[in-house]
Amino acid sequence: MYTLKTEHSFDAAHFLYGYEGKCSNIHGHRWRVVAEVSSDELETTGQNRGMYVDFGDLKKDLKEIVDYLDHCLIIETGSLKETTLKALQDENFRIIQFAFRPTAENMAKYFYDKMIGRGYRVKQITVYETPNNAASYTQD
Ligand SMILES: Nc1nc2c(c(=O)[nH]1)N=C([C@H](O)[C@H](O)COP(=O)(O)OP(=O)(O)OP(=O)(O)O)CN2
Ligand SMILES: [Zn+2]
Repeated sequence: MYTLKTEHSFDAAHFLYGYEGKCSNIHGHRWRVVAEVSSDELETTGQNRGMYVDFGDLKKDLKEIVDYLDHCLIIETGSLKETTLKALQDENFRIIQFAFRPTAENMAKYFYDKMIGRGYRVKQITVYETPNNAASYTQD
């Protein structure tokens, strides 16, 4: 089994709705997303001979997915009053709503699904919220 690893980071704010503690406040992270994709086989001909996928293509795909969330406020749907949400949107703040609580765990699953959607055999996605704290999503 061959495993390729690449990573990309983005800056975004979030808060944990219903959390008792400092993380219920809006705060920012430089989120670091590490993607690992794997294959039993390598290309046997052409430009990609000896590769599963060109690192350039892998990096580009992850970057596109990650950049969508750069410099936005990530919220869980229903976690802000309608009037608050509208006021923020009226100010043209970029707000991305998810049906899930934006924890590192759920964000790892989000990126996993996005990379699967691009045709990768994804081994693991790890999302670092801080340099010390990360969550990974792997499918058995
Ligand atoms: N299992 C999880 N626990 C927590 C999550 C999470 O996503 N999964 N998230 C948070 C908060 O978002 C918070 O930003 C992280 O809190 P904390 O680790 O306390 O952050 P620090 O800034 O103190 O980071 P250090 O690198 O540890 O100094 C809370 N829990
Ligand atoms: Zn946080």
